[in-house]
Amino acid sequence: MRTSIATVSLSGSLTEKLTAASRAGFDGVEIFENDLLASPLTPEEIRGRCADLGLTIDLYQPMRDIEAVPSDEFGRNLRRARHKFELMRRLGADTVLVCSSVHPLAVDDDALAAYHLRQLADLAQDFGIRVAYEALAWGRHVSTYDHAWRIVEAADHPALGTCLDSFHILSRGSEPKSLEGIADIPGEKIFFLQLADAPLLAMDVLQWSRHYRCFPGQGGFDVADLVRRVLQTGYDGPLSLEVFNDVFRQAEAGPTAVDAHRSLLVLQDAVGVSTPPAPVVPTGVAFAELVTPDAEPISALLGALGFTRTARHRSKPVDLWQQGEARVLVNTAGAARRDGTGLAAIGLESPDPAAAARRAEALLAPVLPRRRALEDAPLDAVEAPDGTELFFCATDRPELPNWRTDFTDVGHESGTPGVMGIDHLALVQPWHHFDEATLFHRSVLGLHAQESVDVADPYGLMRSRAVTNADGSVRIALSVGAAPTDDTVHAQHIALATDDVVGAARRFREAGGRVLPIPGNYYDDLAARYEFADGELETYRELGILYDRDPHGEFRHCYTVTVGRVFFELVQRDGYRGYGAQNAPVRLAAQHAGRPVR
Ligand SMILES: O=C(O)c1ccc(O)c(O)c1
Ligand SMILES: [Mg+2]
Repeated sequence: MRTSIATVSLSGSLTEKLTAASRAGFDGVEIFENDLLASPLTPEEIRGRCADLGLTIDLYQPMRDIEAVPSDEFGRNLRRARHKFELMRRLGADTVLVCSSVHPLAVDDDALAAYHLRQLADLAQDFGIRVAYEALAWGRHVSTYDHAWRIVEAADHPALGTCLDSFHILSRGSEPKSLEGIADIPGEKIFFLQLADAPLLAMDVLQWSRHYRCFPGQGGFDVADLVRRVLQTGYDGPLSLEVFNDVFRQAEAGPTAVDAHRSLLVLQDAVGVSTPPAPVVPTGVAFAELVTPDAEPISALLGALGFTRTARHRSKPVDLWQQGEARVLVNTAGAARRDGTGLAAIGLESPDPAAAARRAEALLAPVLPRRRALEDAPLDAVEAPDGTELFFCATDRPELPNWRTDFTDVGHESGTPGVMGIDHLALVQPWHHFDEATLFHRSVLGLHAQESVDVADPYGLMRSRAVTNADGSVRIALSVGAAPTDDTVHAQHIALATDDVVGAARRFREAGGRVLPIPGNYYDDLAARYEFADGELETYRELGILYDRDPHGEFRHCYTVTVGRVFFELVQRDGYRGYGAQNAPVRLAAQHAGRPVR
């Protein structure tokens, strides 16, 4: 299907918005009046620019407060409309959106509304223009799609149809009963379909709409169900995104447009109008790769955690450190980031790496070159929105290229492991890429997104959302602050699974490792909340071990101090399914307190 995006969904000048929409692969745009008013380009130049970029202008909007107003007011509205229709002729736009009136003098009179819209449509027809009437969820007298349709039907004019907007419809409820009326609208009378999702918030609907809309798949609405219903009417216009969002207004237009287009590709897959390659869900974590300008501190930390340096890359300064099934690569290659040690890449075990890369590419993920050097194994990899490189690995498949064959054993056997594997990876997202990151991991990797949770940090609020595969062998916790954050505190981390966190923490300390100190108040509170066996709490207090519990089991965990922009966590998960969000504020405060003074 054709895809379109409203200019209000992207940041920048009109030219920047159009360029971003075109580059991301959209077929058309809805031009918002404000973007046109603020543009130095003439309507003819905008038309030409769109044509050069391969974009059609699918909609011009909005016209407001047209119908069911006093007759002198309506007279002025017709005059205003004539001006706008002349403008649209110069633009080459043939559909205008009229949203239901919020005018204080508007009356609750469907017959009058229909009469006015009919006159407007008559005028529009002279200009070859169609009028699409949309019910705003906060319209003064018309606030539902079925009410707007009844008025359009009564007006009975070929140049008048309705515009359906998923936000206005689903924000008022999504019970199947309330959506059944869509089937009563003939497809050819649905002149336009606007799509937006939104997180499920209990708040004033206008504020919700103007600030929190997001792209389909990023919120809590079942947008796909709505689209299926609309397509069943025979609607064959574009799928058009209309997203008012405070973050997207500010973020760079290019990546937002790609995120937006990806959401429509995923939606079209969900409703069955297109079939990109199916997701190939990863089955485990092959490795985590750290880049560092100085291998010393991170090697000391890994050593104290019980890791052994088992292999070295044949041609690059990359060491493999291993313990149980946990593998950490330490890369000191020249290009290593100057801003300190960081998590640069993740190896994901994939049942079919090539197919995983094809899925990623179809969903607009940047595909990385398969081979960095001639002698390297060719590996399929893509870049996540936060810049993390994701490698699709087939470690135990002799017939496929294997990352491990690039490494030569250095003769150190890993000892009896206290760590069994990687429990999860926690990736702090750039503040303007959080919704994109969730949609990316869900759609490109086929992971399941859990509910997002808020975590109080002494200097801000963090939002965190985990994406996992079905058996929990791949768990990635995505988080974000409200604003650009301090990387040394909001660092990435690698959580290591152990079945004895007390033993692991003790060995770590005895080997010279430093555990993040946790305040005594935390343990006093634990004592109030839970009963522990004799001496247990004292052990946790001594070792900086935190405790949590959910209906599935218990959770004990502790943290190392931070090196550069990464730290490690030791976790003992006895059935527990969460990530210790309850303890995160204490951990974050402790990390702030321990931050090196600059
Ligand atoms: O918030 C608004 O006013 C507004 C304007 C035009 C639309 O299409 C819409 O859905 C909302
Ligand atoms: Mg709308």
